[in-house]
Amino acid sequence: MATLSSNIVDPAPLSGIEGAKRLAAWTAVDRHIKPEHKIIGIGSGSTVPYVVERIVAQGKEVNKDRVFLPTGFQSKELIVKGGLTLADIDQYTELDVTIDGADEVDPELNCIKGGGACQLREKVLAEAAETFIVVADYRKNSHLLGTAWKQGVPIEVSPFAYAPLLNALLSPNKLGAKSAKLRMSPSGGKAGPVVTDNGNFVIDAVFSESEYKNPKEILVKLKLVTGVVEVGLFCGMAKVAYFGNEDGSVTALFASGRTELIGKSEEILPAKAQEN
Ligand SMILES: O=C(CO)[C@H](O)[C@H](O)COP(=O)(O)O
Repeated sequence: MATLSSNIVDPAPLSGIEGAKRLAAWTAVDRHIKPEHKIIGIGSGSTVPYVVERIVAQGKEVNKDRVFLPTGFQSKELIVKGGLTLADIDQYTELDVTIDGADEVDPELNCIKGGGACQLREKVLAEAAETFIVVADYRKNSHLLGTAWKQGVPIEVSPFAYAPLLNALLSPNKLGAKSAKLRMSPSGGKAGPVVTDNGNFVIDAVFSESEYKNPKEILVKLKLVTGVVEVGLFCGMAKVAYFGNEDGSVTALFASGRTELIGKSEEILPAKAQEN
């Protein structure tokens, strides 16, 4: 590890998937977290630590009058451990920028999110932000939802309503999912279902290819079911999605439909970090 200044550390280079995640995250921070941005939403997942890493590397001076809103327990820890100022949506209802990961993104920037069961808070902070940016590795860049992320659309549901929702999902004449199951804690974790930061359960529901072509229709029909708290389909929300590629480049997909290939440039080298 090289030290760039007294408080900026240039982390060791990463390769493979982790390197791709970091490239996407750093590119997004360099392009969208500017000194004038003061209220920033931090998403959840394994790509987001690189977002925080890059924000911290911008230096104490620029970060001292910023606040950071977390989308869950994990991002709260990242903010606190990064020495950044934690805040909540009750205090700041309008954010400048939110950056978050995604499980899968289609060419129209519709996203499946909620692999980490944080989709409710993630969507609140995405919606409240002037700019919502997605960061991911190349595996998430997909031509059609449901092809790369096969475990289904995460649906946060009130525990009281999970059984009727599951039944409706599995009934061909109701919600007609191909499959649906209550997400359980992994072995070695708590016995029983995954419980979200909001005390709810998660059902993962797989839909047919024809349905994934219209993710907004899936979203609307699920949100009309009583007991559904939030659906991990983010449609028409992201301004840009950055995907780190295996070769060290980054693909940017814009909501306008434009695609940009960002080469291995100085733009994403650690030395570009702002020093105090
Ligand atoms: O939606 C999420 C959590 O609810 C995450 O953003 C999503 O699962 C992506 O995570 P990762 O960066 O680990 O691929």
